[in-house]
Order: sequence, then C-alpha cells, then structure tokens
Amino acid sequence: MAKVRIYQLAKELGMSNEELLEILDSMGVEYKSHASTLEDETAAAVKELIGEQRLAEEARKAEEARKAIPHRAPVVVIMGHVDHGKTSLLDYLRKSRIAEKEAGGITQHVGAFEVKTKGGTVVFIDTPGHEAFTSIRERGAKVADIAVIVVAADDGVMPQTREAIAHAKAAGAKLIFAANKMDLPQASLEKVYQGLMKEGIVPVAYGGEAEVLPISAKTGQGVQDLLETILITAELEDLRADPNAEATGVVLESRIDKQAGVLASLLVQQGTLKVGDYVVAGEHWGKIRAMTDSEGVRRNQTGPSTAVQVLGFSEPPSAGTAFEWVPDQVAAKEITEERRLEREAREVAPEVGRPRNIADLLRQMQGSEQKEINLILRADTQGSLEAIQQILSREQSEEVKINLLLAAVGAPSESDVLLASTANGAILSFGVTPAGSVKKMAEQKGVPLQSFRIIYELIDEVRKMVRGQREPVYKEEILGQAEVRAVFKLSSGVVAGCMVTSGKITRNADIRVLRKKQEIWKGKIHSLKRLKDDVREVAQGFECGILLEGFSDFQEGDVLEASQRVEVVQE
Ligand SMILES: Nc1nc2c(ncn2[C@@H]2O[C@H](COP(=O)(O)OP(=O)(O)OP(=O)(O)O)[C@@H](O)[C@H]2O)c(=O)[nH]1
Repeated sequence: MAKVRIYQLAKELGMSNEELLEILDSMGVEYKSHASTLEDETAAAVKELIGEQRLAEEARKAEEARKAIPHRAPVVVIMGHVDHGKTSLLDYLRKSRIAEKEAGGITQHVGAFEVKTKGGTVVFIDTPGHEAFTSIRERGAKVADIAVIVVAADDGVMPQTREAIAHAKAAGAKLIFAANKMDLPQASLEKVYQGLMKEGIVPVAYGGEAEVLPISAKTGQGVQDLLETILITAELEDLRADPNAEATGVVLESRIDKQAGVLASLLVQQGTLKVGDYVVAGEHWGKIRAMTDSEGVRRNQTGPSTAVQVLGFSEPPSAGTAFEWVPDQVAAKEITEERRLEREAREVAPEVGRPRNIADLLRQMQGSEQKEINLILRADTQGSLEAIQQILSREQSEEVKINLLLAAVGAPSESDVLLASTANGAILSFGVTPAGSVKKMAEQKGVPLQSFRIIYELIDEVRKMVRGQREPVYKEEILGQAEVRAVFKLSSGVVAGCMVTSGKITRNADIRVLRKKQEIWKGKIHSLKRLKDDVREVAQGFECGILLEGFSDFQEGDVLEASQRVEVVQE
C-alpha cells in the first residue's frame, strides 16, 4: 500500500493540515512538513484517534440535544390480582383530583387522567388490568412508564399478582408495589413482603430495591407517599418528550357515539397534537375536528403525556394501536391503504418467519452473544412447578440463559400467549391442557406452546434446546394439486392455465411437475395469478395461471403438485 502524505490524510479525514499536524505533535510523531509521508501504523493510529474523538463528540452532542428536550409526566398503569383494589385506587386518585378543583367540575372519560401534586403531574391510565396493557405492548407501543402493582395486604401475593409482575416486566415498565387495604385489622405488610420475596422481589425494607408502599384506597392513607414514589422513580428514569416533534402516541380507547360519531381517546407521547391535524392509527385515519381533555375542556392542542378524546376518525381505531401525525389527507389515505393491503397479504400468506417452537426461537437468536429463552411455565401444582423451576435453573449454560417470564399454576391462558408474543417467548405446560382457544391464539401469533405429561420430557426438551443438540428435521407436506388445462405463450413466459383439483396451491410452495405420474421437473413458482391479480394462494375448484421458475415445456394434462417443508416436532 502506498504511504500516505500528511496533506492527503488531512483531506481524507476532512480536516486542515494544521489541525492534523497538531494531532501528530500531540502523538509525538516526527515530520518535516505537511508533505511528509506517514508510516502505515501511524496513519492507522491517527484515524483511530480521530474516529474516537468524533464518536465522543457525537455522543456529547446527542446528550446535549436530549437534555434540551423538556421532561414529561410519567404514565402509570395500575395492575394486580382481582379484588385487590385497582379500581378503588383509581377512584380515590380521580376523586382527590376533582376535590382539588372547584366542586362540580365535570370530568370526561378520555382513557387517562392527570393527578397534579406539588412534586409534579402523574398520568394514570384509566383502565386497570394487564391484558389490555399487554395487548397494547404487543402491538409495539409502549404506553406505561411505571406499573403500580396493587397487592391486598390481607390476601398477599396471588396468581394474578404474579401475572401482573410478569406482564409489567415484559413491557419494560418500572414496578412499584402498593400494599393495599392497610385499614383492615387483618392487613399484614409483612405478608406482602414475604410473598414478593418468594417471587424474587426484595422490598427496600429488606435491603432490596423494590418500593412497597402501604396504602388504603378506602381511606387514602399512604396514597400521597405512593404518588411521591412514582415521581421519584420517574425522575430517575429521566422521561423526556419533545413538544415540537410530530405528534405520536397510542389509542387508549375508541367507540361510536350515536350522536357524536367516532370518539377515540389518544395518549400523546411525543409532540403536540392540534385540531386540524391528520393522524393515522393502524388502518384508520382521521382529521382531528375537536379535542376534549379529562376535565371536559375543549382544547386546540395538547402536548406529551396528555390524553384527549378526539372527534374525526371515520371508523374507530383499535385500542392499543400507535397513532402518528401525517401531513395531509393524501398521506393518510395512502398509508392506511398500504397497511390494509399488507394485512390482507399476510392473512393469505402462510406464516413465515415466525418462530414455531423453541428451536426456532434459538435459531432466530443465532449470532447474538448470549441467547436467552423467554419461557412461561404452567403446571398443575405448586409442587411440580417448583420442581421444574429448580431443574431448569441447572440447565442454563454460559451461552443460553433461561428467563422465566412467569411460572404459575393453572392452564396457559390467552394472556400468557400475549405475554409470550410480546417477549418473543415460548409456553411450556405440564399436567395441564390449554383450552382450544388458547392453542388457536398461540398458533395465530406464532407462539410456541408445548404440553407435557412427564416432567422429564419437558426438561429434556429444554435441555436439548439449550445444548443445541437438536437439529430440525423436516418432512414434506403435500398442499394440493392442479391440472394443466391450457398453455399460454406470453411475452413474460409460458403460463400454465390450471384448475386446482385438490387442496391448494400457494405462491411459496415447492412445485413438482408430473407427467403420467412421473416427475419431470421440480422447483419454485415465479408467479401465481387469478384472473389478472397476483395472489398468495388458490384453493380447490378455482382456475389460476402459473409461471414456473425455469420450466415452460407444459402439456395439457400435466399435474402440478404443491408441497412445503414443515418441521417435524420430535418427541
Ligand atoms: N377495607 C378496604 N377495602 C378496600 C380497599 N380497596 C378496595 N377495597 C374493597 O375491595 C373490593 C375490591 O376492590 P376493587 O377496587 O373493585 O378491586 P379491583 O382490583 O379493581 O377488582 P377487579 O376490578 O374485580 O379486578 C371492594 O369491595 C372494595 O371496596 C381498601 O383500601 N380498604
């Protein structure tokens, strides 16, 4: 390699000769002038140094830019076991907020409400429960920064408390615990502490990091402390949002009102939403005609960490969908139309790319340094659950970590599927059978769900995965057959006009051409059309045009057999 002269390197690095000479001086490199040549190693060292300096400068600028963005209020969701007091806590917070205002203030249900304290504002999502929350998360939007997990202090940690913890963690929310019903004589903070410790959560009182606040949603005792803890947690999280950015956020709720039309509650997370703006949410769009805040006040605009009810969507967007600002109606229509078409294509396409069992999950992680299997474990009894957990913890290896999202007694539920889908995890059940609806949902979402009757078979499965002993085995599955009824020679190639005589022909299938039952060619489809349209599949009884990749010598009466490779689930 030709040696580089100082002025050449300066040019390459986009700096002046003087600047580069200064750097060379600081490195102790000797030279005569800017025309002197540099050793290869010296040039490489200079480049590395400059690269590092530039990276540091970029990081500093990025941090400066971030700091210039104002803080925003934390958004909090309340979760917990049934009857532990989620609704009561929300009611208390809502009432205390109204009491601070003039009596008689009309509140408006907009999906979230603000509680203002001396230390700052906290936004609470109006609906308790983790399913809704996780389905929002599953759609890719993050709605809550903090989850308050309510645990009734007379009852202690219960199955849904565990689920709530798992869901909140999977969603990346910070957890704060509220030991509720402390007004009851049988309430025991100690019981809540013990229950949490069993889940591996160590309360501050025991030297750990988990904030556990004793409260009563009935009397209001401790609620102020809870609010303060939320604000402190939020401060540590350093939550910021740019009010000048294009508005984005999440649809919290939507419904059709007989008089007003479509009402949607939106949580603005970034930017400022204004009356007159166009927004898209999933496959729906709207022009914001009016906005009302939680106090029932008409607004012309609203900034980050606020919820408003808006008028202007022509159809209700689904709760949990992210929304975003778009410049005009043309963009709104085009984007929503594109999304609709994409969904339709997905619906007819066979599920590809989605993991179907743990081996697939692991393969997807190939390349990452430490693989982590996210598992949900369901078992018939606490005893078997603990036994499985203990053995599993020994099965982890340097490369593969087993991360138990949730270990609970009872059959896998739809909420488990949501959780697994969000966290890209798998569900293993022992001695319990998932309901048909749960299996179906798992299938739809591509969540691996496997049931076992013998503990060691379950362990064996995980062990094989962890040790990577299991190579996938495929078998061929025949999808269907089509008969060639006519041959068309077009400029694009020779198209076989076919009738699907059994099953279906899919666009991605492997094709075998059979003539008098003998295979004469094997390969892939180049295009599959019904009438003039490209389609993903054609079912029995329908005609279609098939162009193959590399075969054109069709004869009437040839049979095209479609098949696909499926992984054999090994026992
Ligand atoms: N004594 C006492 N009772 C409470 C307290 N908080 C809630 N309760 C009572 O506990 C019961 C359940 O409270 P909810 O607020 O409905 O509980 P939840 O968690 O929202 O219940 P679900 O919505 O069914 O999951 C109600 O009868 C409440 O009155 C409290 O702090 N003290």
